[in-house]
Amino acid sequence: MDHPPRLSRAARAHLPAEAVRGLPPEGAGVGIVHLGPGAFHRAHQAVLTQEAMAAEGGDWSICAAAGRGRSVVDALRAQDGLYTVTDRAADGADRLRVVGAIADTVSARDEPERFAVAVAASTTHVVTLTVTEAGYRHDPATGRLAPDDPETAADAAGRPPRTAVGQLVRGLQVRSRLDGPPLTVLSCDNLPANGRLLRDLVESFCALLPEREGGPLWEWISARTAFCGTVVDQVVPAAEPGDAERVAAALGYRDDAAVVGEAYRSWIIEDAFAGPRPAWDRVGARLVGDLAPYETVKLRCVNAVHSAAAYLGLPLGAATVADAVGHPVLRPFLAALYERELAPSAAAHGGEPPGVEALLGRLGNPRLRHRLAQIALQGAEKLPQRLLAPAAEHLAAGREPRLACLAVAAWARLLRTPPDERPALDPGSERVAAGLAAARGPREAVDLLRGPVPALCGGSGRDLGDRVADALAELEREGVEGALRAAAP
Ligand SMILES: NC(=O)c1ccc[n+]([C@@H]2O[C@H](COP(=O)([O-])OP(=O)(O)OC[C@H]3O[C@@H](n4cnc5c(N)ncnc54)[C@H](O)[C@@H]3O)[C@@H](O)[C@H]2O)c1
Ligand SMILES: O=P(O)(O)OC[C@@H](O)[C@@H](O)[C@H](O)[C@H](O)CO
Repeated sequence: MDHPPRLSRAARAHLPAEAVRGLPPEGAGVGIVHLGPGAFHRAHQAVLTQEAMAAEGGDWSICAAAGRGRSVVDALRAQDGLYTVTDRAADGADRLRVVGAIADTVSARDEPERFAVAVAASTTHVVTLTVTEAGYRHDPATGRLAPDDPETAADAAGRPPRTAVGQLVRGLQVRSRLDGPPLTVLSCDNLPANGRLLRDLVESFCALLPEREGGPLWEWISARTAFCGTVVDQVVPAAEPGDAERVAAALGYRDDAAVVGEAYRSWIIEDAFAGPRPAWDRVGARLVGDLAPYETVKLRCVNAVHSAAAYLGLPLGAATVADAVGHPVLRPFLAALYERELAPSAAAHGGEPPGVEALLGRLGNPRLRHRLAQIALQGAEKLPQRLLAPAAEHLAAGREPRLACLAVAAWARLLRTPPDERPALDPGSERVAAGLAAARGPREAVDLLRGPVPALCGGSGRDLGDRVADALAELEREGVEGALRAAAP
């Protein structure tokens, strides 16, 4: 089809019944503002929200707010908020559905007042975020906003806000002026204690405001806003060229906001809402009192295996997670890392890690092109909770975290690789890379990563940094394949 029309409300009547089953009725009001409507939000929370509205009704449509760019907003606006999600199972089945949970869009960067008004609306009961780990602009060691961050400082000085926390606080400020009803804020990023973290960041942002403004504002926010943690799980790779055309071939309409993800979706939410919420619990989400056991399984099992696959797979020529998990030398290493070090560490925190074959089977879904270069981004923000924390606990218990150290060393090795011989990394990692290139060793890299990771020392007095340095030397000496074979024959 040469020029298929764009998906739109007018197209709805012409779409196959199974693709539009469950679309919310037109006119369902907005009850949620979501900051960061990337691929993950569109495939996960928006789908579950649509299902919750189908199960129980309610004005729970989403106002999707892009914090930095506006390409998603423009794509969604051109399609009346409609887009498609393809659930792609490893066994060959695809389920394509049209999602209509997004009823409004706003560019928080270009239309800051409209964004703040959306957060402040008395009909908004929940604000959710997926802005990536780096989007929190925090110092992991303190759990507060990174000191001396010029972007945060500029937001606090009163420019139209550009950081996620600055944008959220501006919205809360307008809500406080209207003395709006209680609000629940849910962080859906892969960060430890993400609800508590976001609360602390909002508090530290208020502390940067002039005292007569920031003090009363925080007092109002802390009394009227619940910051609940969540643990989200679904593999949703970045869109691929050709996705829009694939949808056009299936539906006869082009979709420039199409997303593809695995069929598995999990959402665990801390049950401390300040007000009403969608019936997410009726469509598979779990509301729990204590998130910690779920969080350790997610970060130390799923995400840690992803990061290890990325840093060790890229130098082996793997491009996707499926390539890495299917690699004859890397797969046994990942299995051993998981079974010997990662899963036991999550179990020690009360988690119930999946079996190794189930996990590798899921992540290795050969029908998803989940690029390792995407996962390799923001390593400085990701590795402490994924690999260093379990390794430190292993060490403190008198065991050698050899495999986790090899994975962290592979990150340091990637950063030491000349930029034209490795994928482009994010600015945070490039800063660490520059430090390493300036002859700082992996010990310093581990110090930079440490963040809140406690107890880096083992009984021998040689700490995790020493071990990562040893592992890096081994990688250089033996090559990646040789080191992996030696560690997990
Ligand atoms: N994609 C997945 O499989 C998946 C699974 C579980 C959790 N997540 C979480 O969701 C996050 C986003 O994933 P995605 O697939 O939607 O990515 P994406 O690249 O499609 O979207 C990222 C969103 O975050 C915003 N963003 C990026 N950097 C930012 C910054 N520094 N400040 C403010 N906003 C910023 C972008 O504007 C965009 O809206 C991940 O980082 C992770 O924390 C993703
Ligand atoms: O940017 P990240 O590393 O937080 O996310 C990359 C992948 O690990 C992530 O996308 C996983 O697919 C996801 O966390 C699985 O639930």
